[in-house]
Amino acid sequence: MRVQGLTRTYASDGEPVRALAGVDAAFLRGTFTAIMGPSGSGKSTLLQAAAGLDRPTAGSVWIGDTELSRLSETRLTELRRGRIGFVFQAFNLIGALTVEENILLPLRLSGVRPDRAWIARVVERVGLGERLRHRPSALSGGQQQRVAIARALATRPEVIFCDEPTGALDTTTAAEVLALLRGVVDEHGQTVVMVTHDPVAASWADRVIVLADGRLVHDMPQPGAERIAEHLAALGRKRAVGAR
Ligand SMILES: Nc1ncnc2c1ncn2[C@@H]1O[C@H](COP(=O)(O)OP(=O)(O)OP(=O)(O)O)[C@@H](O)[C@H]1O
Repeated sequence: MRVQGLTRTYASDGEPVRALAGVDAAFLRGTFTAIMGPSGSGKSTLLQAAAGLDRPTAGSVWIGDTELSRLSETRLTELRRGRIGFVFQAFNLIGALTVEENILLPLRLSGVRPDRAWIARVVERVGLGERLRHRPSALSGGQQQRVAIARALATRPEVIFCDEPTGALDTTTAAEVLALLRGVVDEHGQTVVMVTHDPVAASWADRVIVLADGRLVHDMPQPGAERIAEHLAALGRKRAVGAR
């Protein structure tokens, strides 16, 4: 997956807001990337555009050989359902459906017959075999996020985008969810792109990219939590000085 010259300007009542100001980045198959940066730096906007949930003002997004901006709404919806998985901070499971029905929902929506062997592997991977008939409300936060990850994996997507997947979880549960994401990258060759504010969460990734004011300002291979925290603190200081 790659983005080129990605620009997104939001028209608002006053001055237009430039959330992304020309971002170039490539995310190789089978890698785990964390996207970090101060609040308002454009992380969610980047994720939404890369996942085809939002159309950029300029620039392009490629998933393999497909350029998203060239697709009609119908084709874009098909691509999102089949080739992209999404995991949100708030789990976004359907309360009226069982765990199994939630996991199979993307396949049902695209009218695709589930690959039973793959689904069984996914369920085993997320460790929810005993819970398939439960409703999400009967599960802990960490278990619910594991269901959301299984749902994202159900279609065997080319890339999974995660927006603060551990933001609502305690440290131990967060580590379990991150270990799961790490496992799907290492063992299934999945590509994961994750927005996070947490340097410890980011340290599970192969690479950390940092945005500031809609631009990519750091691109670090396996920096470790301390170095990430130092970079973020330095950015915070720079912004504080700039705001004075
Ligand atoms: N729908 C919108 N309309 C207008 N401005 C928006 C909209 N969505 C985002 N923005 C603005 O675009 C900029 C980038 O927002 P974005 O949500 O991508 O940042 P972020 O890095 O994900 O922030 P956070 O860490 O707080 O979630 C911000 O200035 C934000 O106010």
